[in-house]
Amino acid sequence: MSVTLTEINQVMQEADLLYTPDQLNVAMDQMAEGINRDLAEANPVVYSVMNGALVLTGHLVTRLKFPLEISYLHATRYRNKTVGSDLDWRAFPAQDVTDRSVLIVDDIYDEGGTLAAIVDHCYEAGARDVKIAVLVNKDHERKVRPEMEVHYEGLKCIDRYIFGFGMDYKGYWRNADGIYAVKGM
Ligand SMILES: O=P(O)(O)OC[C@H]1O[C@H](OP(=O)(O)OP(=O)(O)O)[C@H](O)[C@@H]1O
Ligand SMILES: Nc1nc2[nH]cnc2c(=O)[nH]1
Repeated sequence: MSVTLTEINQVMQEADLLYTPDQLNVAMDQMAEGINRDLAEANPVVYSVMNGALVLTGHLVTRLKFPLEISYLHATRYRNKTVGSDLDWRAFPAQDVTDRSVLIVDDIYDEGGTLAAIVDHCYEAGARDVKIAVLVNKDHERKVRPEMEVHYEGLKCIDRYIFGFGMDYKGYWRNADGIYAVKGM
C-alpha cells in the first residue's frame, strides 16, 4: 500500500484525541495492579504481540514487581492496513511453555481473531494457564469469540479506527503518546 507523508501528517492533524498520556498511565497502573496481584507467584512468560504491543509492553512490565520472562511473537491480521483479514504468523513463540503460565500483552482487542489464535496456540503448546492483557477493548458486537475472557483491560474505546501508543495508521504513528481516532473512520 502506498501512503504519502502528507496523508500521514494530515491524519494526525485531523484526528480526535481519545486518551491522553495521563489517562493511559492511570489505565496501565490499574492493569499492573491486577497482574501483580494474580501472577506474583506464577513465574510467567510475557508474550508481547508485535508490532502493536511494543509500546504497551515496555510501559507495563516496568510496573510488574515479580520475576518474569519477556518474549515476543509476531502475528498480524491487518498488515498495516485498516481492515483485518486472515492471521499471518510471522514469528511463533520461541519459549517452551509446557506447564508454564503465559501472559499475552496486546495493544487492542478488536474482533479478537488475533488473540483467539494466540491463546489457542499457547494451550496447544502446553501452557498451563494463559492470561490476556490489553490496553484497549473496542466496544462492538463483532467479537469472534465473545466468551473469551480478557483478564486485564485498560480502557474501552468506541468503534472507530484508532492509532497511537503502539497502534498504527498505515504503519505510522505507533510513536504517538496518546490514543487517537482517525477522522471519518
Ligand atoms: O482483535 P483483532 O481484530 O484481531 O485485532 C487486534 C490486532 O490488530 C492489531 O495488530 P495488526 O494485525 O494490525 O498488526 P500490528 O500489531 O503489527 O499493528 C493489534 O495489534 C492486535 O494484535
Ligand atoms: N491501529 C489499529 N489496529 C487495529 N487492529 C484492530 N483494530 C485496530 C484499530 O482500531 N487500530
